[in-house]
This record gives sequence, C-alpha cells and structure tokens, in this order.
Amino acid sequence: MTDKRKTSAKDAAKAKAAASSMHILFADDEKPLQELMRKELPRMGYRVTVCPDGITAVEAIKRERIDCLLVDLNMPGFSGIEVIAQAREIRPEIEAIIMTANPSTETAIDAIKYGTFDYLTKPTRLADIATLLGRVSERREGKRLLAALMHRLKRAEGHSDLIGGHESMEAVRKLIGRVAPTESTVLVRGETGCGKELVARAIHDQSLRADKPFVAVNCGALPENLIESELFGHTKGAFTGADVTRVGLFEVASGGTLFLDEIGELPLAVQAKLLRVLETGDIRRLGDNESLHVDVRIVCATHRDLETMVSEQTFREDLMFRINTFELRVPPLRERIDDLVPLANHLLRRHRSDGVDDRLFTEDAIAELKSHQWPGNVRELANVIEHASVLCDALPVGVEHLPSHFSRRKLRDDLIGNAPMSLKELEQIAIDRSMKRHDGNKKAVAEELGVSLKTLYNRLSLTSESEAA
Ligand SMILES: Nc1ncnc2c1ncn2[C@@H]1O[C@H](COP(=O)(O)OP(=O)(O)OP(=O)(O)O)[C@@H](O)[C@H]1O
Repeated sequence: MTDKRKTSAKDAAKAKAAASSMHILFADDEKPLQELMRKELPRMGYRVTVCPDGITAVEAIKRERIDCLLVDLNMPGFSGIEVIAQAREIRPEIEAIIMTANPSTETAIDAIKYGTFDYLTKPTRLADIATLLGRVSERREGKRLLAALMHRLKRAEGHSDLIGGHESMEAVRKLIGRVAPTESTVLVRGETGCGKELVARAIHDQSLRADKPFVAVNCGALPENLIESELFGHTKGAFTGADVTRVGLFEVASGGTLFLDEIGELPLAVQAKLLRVLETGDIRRLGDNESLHVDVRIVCATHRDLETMVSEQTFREDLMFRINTFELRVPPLRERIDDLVPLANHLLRRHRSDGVDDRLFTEDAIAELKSHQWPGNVRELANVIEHASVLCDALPVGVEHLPSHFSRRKLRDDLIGNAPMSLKELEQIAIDRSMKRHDGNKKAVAEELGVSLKTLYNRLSLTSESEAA
C-alpha cells in the first residue's frame, strides 16, 4: 500500500471511530425519510434514534444521551426550532442541524439564535447529510481536544495561589488587588525564584482580562537573534530559516496579558522596539511593512537593579519609566521565614496526597529548613521538597530525606553543640575529631580537612604549645 493510501485509510478509520461515538436523533414526520435514516445513519457509523414528531423528540432527548439533532423544521407537536431550544436547556452542548423545504431569513435567524450548526434544504441528498455530520463530528473532537489541552495547561501552570501569611506577603496581595483591575503596566521586582511569575499570574487572574491568555516569556532564555521574532512574529522569508509566517507572542496574548520575565536581559535594540510598541500599541512582524494594533497588558519582572543598569547604559531609562508605572516587590523567603512551613506543605502536596496535613515534616526537618538562607528562594525550596518526596516512603519528611548538605549541617551542629566558640576552637575540634577517626594518621587527616600536611603539623604544634603554656 502506498503512503497516501495508508494515510487515507487511517483518516477513514479515524472518522469512523469519531462517528461511532456520536448518537443522532433524527426527527421528521415523513415515514419514507424515517426508514431511510434508520438504515443509512448506522451505515455512516452513527447510532440513531428516529422520532416522528417534536414531542417524542423532546422525550427522547430527556431519556437518552443524544449528541446531535437532525430535525425537520415543520413537524407535529413542536417545530424543529422549538425542539432545539428545549434540547439546549436539557443538554447545552448538543449539536443541531435543521432541515427545511423553504429556507427563509426568519428561520435562519431563529436557527442561529439557538446555535444551530447548519441547515439542509429538502430534498436532502445523503452525501450532504454525511458531509455535514462529518463536520459536526470533527467539531466535537476539536472541542474535546481543547478541553483536554486546557485541563493539561491548568495542571502544568498550577494555581496562582500565593501561599504565605507574613505581613510582607499580605502587603503584596493587597497591592495585587489594587492594581489588577487597572490597565497599568506593572514591574514586579524580587530575587530569583521568589514568586514573581506567580504574582504576575495573580495580577492577570484578578484582572478583567482573566479569561483571555496569559503568556509568559523569559527574555533571558531566548537567543538574541530570536527575541524579536518571538515577540513580534515574522513573515515567511523575513530571514534565512523563516520558512513559514509566524505569529509573535504579542499577538498570541491579544486581549490578555504578556508577562516579560527577566526584562533586564533584553538587548538594547529590542528595548527600543519594545518601547515603541508600549507607546503606540502597534507591532510589526519582522519582514512586514504593515503594522498591527494589539491590545495587550504588560507585566514585567526582573531580579536586576534596573537603576544601576540605566546608569551603566545597559537599560534604557525611557523604557524603565514606561514599565515601572506601578512597582511591586516580592520579598525573599529568608525575610518571611514564618511562611516556610505553609509553603513547604503546599509544595509537598504537589507530589503527595498521603500523610497528615499538620504533620508532613518532622520538627527537626522544619528546623533545618528554617535555618537555611534560601538564596534560590521558593524555587530552591520547591526543588528540596521534590527531592525529599522522592526519598521519603512514608510521611513525615525527616532530615534524612533532605539533600545531603542539610543532614551534614545537622551532624555538624550535633557534634559541636550550641556553646559559643571561636573559629580557632572550631578548627581544633575538627582536627581532634579527624585524628580520632583516622587513629592519628596525619596524612589521612590532612586529606580529609583539605589542608597540606605542613599546615596540619603547624596547627598541631600550635596546639601542643598552647596546651603546654
Ligand atoms: N508565595 C508562593 N506560594 C506558592 N508557590 C510559590 C510562591 N512563590 C513561589 N512559588 C513557587 O515557586 C516556584 C518559583 O516561582 P516563580 O517562577 O514565580 O518565581 P520567579 O521569581 O518568577 O523566578 P525567576 O526569578 O527565576 O523568574 C514556582 O513553582 C512557584 O509556583
């Protein structure tokens, strides 16, 4: 079999599989047509219920799981339009095709009002019915696919719930609530991993654009030569390798919010173009002469000191003034360490549903987590929690499940205790412990402590001198 024939056989099989899942209600008072459809619709791969009038049709819709109506406009009982109107009350997602011998403007308007998919003029050809039902079937598949993708997207994006009740986070929440419903450009500042994107998403979710796209782009992750085409799109042939016309992210985000993460990483040339877009709302695809108006709200984020960048002339001052209409600073995790436990619980619940909610971590583990400085903020915490979740068979998570630098630190603290001591004393404890471990083998001790043998001898002689004194 040739490739082409194989593909069309595959397509036919796919169409048949999609068709077989569709249940059609055919309603018409003409007996011969009823008989024809009772025979032909199953041949096309559909399940069929045949009704002679509007009343039995509505009863069947209440009783059975009908996917698509194929109804005559003029029937005893209820008209086709009335059947569709009642069906929509019972099952809003139901598809409908109306058949009529005299199509009129009023019928068309009524049909559109009740979301009819299409209408057929009588006498109808079987081939036309088959084509139309095929399109209904494809539309249903499309809707199903979209719902599945939206579900996956929601799961991948997670919730925009900002966890943490520290007063600094409460202040952030308040500011989000104030700025979200406006159209202001927002600049979210804060260290890496502290939740800037989550804040941007919360602004979008609480804005009037919430049901439109939220599109995030990391300006630092794109190679310089691609940023422009990624943001503004390009026409076919605009540059070598531009084989097809591509829509930019400004257009993708149309009506919604574009989140420009790491805005400080944008090259100066792109900064100039971005400023123009922000001022005019017009974009131009690379290689295109025409510009296009876009309605997009901009939220930016950076962990860089933009003021210093301005003074070093690596960031445009006019762009900074354009994007910082409203600034929001997300505090680093170490400044709100009381939020660590609720955050750790929340992050662990991304991976685990077992365990008891108020005891997901042992006290030791929490003490360890709280004593860390978290330079990578909540993202670092999320990685530590994921690591622990993999290692821990039964909750609660203990110190032994945390990455090794946590357990090493605990071991060290246990050995040393809490008494105040000088660095010199600390060094001495390390040497003594190592000497004991290696039965006085100085070469092994020097290796373990990461010093030369000479340094170790020096330290040892200093110790014996001070002991003698
Ligand atoms: N307050 C919070 N509540 C719940 N989850 C949070 C919070 N802050 C951050 N996170 C989680 O931490 C991770 C990092 O957050 P996010 O990507 O928003 O940080 P960021 O500041 O934008 O990072 P970067 O500087 O690298 O762009 C994400 O998984 C996010 O869901």
